[in-house]
Amino acid sequence: MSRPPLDVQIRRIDPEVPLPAYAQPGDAGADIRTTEAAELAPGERVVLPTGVSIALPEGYAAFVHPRSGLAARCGVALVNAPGTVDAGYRGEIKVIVVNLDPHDSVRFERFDRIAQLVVQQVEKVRFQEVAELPGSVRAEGGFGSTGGHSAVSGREGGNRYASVVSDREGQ
Ligand SMILES: O=c1ccn([C@H]2C[C@H](O)[C@@H](COP(=O)(O)OP(=O)(O)OP(=O)(O)O)O2)c(=O)[nH]1
Ligand SMILES: [Mg+2]
Repeated sequence: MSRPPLDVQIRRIDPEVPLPAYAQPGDAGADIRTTEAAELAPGERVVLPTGVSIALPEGYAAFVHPRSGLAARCGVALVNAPGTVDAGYRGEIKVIVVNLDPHDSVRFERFDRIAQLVVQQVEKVRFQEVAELPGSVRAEGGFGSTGGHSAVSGREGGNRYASVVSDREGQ
């Protein structure tokens, strides 16, 4: 038996916007819509309003995921995918869209479905500082350590990636 759905309070900021909805019964994501029309040139990004705000129970978060159809057909991605909507956030949910197509503009009409909201339970952790972490098979291997990245091998020899990683250390 599947669990009953979680009730989540939602407020319409735009009175005409259809509520987020699952397109099919087994879907993980409920489609959300833009309340503003927009046209994005190649490479352009925009923050689109969805006309809704929600109140998630403590211990949950909603993740703003891209729609694969828009990605495959038009090259549309979410800059921060997946966006995180915190349980305490009461503002309008927004979607940061980018047109990754190198040639064509993409146009959204009012109430087009632009993303999908996946609601999940999330753990709250207490970070406990230690001098040494327990061992593991992977140890410190990452960033392609298991191989199979021939598609990006041209960049692996350069130092661009290494400097990006080291810039972030200590922050
Ligand atoms: O795609 C997104 C991502 C975030 N948010 C809203 C809900 C979230 O709770 C809030 C803050 O998001 P996040 O923590 O990712 O952004 P931040 O840059 O860390 O901002 P803040 O300092 O407000 O936490 O913005 C959205 O509406 N859409
Ligand atoms: Mg934050």
